[in-house]
Amino acid sequence: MNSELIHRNQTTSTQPTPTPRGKPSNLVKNSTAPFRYMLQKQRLVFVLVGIAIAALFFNAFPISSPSQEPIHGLIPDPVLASESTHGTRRVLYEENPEASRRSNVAGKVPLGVKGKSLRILVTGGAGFVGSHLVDRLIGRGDSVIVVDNFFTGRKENLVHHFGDPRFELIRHDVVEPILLEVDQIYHLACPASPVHYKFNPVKTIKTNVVGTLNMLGLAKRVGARFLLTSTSEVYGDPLQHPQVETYWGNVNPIGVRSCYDEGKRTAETLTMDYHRGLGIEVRIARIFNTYGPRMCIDDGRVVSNFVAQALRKEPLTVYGEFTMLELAEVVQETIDPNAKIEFRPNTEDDPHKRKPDISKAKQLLGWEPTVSLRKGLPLMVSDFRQRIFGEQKMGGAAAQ
Ligand SMILES: O=c1ccn([C@@H]2O[C@H](COP(=O)(O)OP(=O)(O)O[C@H]3OC[C@@H](O)[C@H](O)[C@H]3O)[C@@H](O)[C@H]2O)c(=O)[nH]1
Repeated sequence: MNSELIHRNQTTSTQPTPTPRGKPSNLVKNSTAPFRYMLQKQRLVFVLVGIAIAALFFNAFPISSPSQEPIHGLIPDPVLASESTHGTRRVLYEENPEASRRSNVAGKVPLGVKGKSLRILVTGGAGFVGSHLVDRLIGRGDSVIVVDNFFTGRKENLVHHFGDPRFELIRHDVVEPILLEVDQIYHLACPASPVHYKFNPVKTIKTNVVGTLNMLGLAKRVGARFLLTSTSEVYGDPLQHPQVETYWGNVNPIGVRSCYDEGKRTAETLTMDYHRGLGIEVRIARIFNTYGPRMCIDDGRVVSNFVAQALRKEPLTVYGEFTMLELAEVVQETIDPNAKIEFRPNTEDDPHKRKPDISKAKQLLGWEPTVSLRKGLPLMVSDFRQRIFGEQKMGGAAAQ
């Protein structure tokens, strides 16, 4: 090759090979030689093309590092939610959403397509918790498919997304299989309040077992990451207080609540077996008693009951050993100081006390409640007020 570079190298050689244009001594002296060399024969163009090809290659096949996902590496540890908030949850992996996206898409989004949004399935997305999750996912730029049978979910919770091309809603019951091409699955579909899940217990356990199997099967087939929303009810009537994730619980397997308690425990088992046996990437979140706007008005759970009762001028029903008396008093303060309190016998198998130990969630996810009861309750009250009295208002009647 007739290259000046070769000549320069030859200056250090003990046995220089003569070349037709060999002038090594001049080249060493001339500090502009490398630039002249680059500019000759369109070499600069080739260098630039080379850089472009290398950049494309490394973009298309990024080197994944486990340190990108310190939290995910520790999952699947169950994560607890607190009983006193529905507020914004801070999750560390969201601080680096791009890293999170690239490292878990499992083939659904081509890895080289930078910034492409995820397609996410939310089962039970028309419900109270599900619809808030959908807001969050759409808000961060993802596409969402909601699957809901509307047993407890309501279209009204999602109506603000209708017409958005990134949003799709399918009326479907998860006990029947469905094939959807998605990157992630948030599996929330199941009635969560005791009055609803006890209404048809066989359907409840079927939803938890067959529905979860179907969604895990889908996750396996399309290579999606899977999250199961479990419940504090997996601890039954706990003998350990507060409850840590490693506690195995104290559940009555043949009681009136077991369709839900044991159903969710089985759903957790299936989730972990799909993870261990088939390598599905999974999460389990054990959600405690939660409240907020969009809850079913006649949901039957304690906060929604007290709020609806106080607004309707009915007595607040405190069951059992008066553990909810303090909550009833806060509801009185917030809505109606003259609201009456009525004591009723406890329902069967009602847990005596439950409280999550959230130290692990704090440490690993940076999550902790951010909305106090006295701040959160008014948000729910104004939502309930509007839904209970809204129609009367529109008809011109005095609502409150
Ligand atoms: O009107 C009421 C309703 C409920 N309660 C009491 O309030 C406490 C909480 O009961 P809820 O019916 O609100 O619900 P639970 O806490 O038993 O479970 C519910 O919330 C936690 C989730 O994990 C579960 O999925 C869900 O079933 C119980 O001690 C119950 O006896 C009342 O005192 N008055």
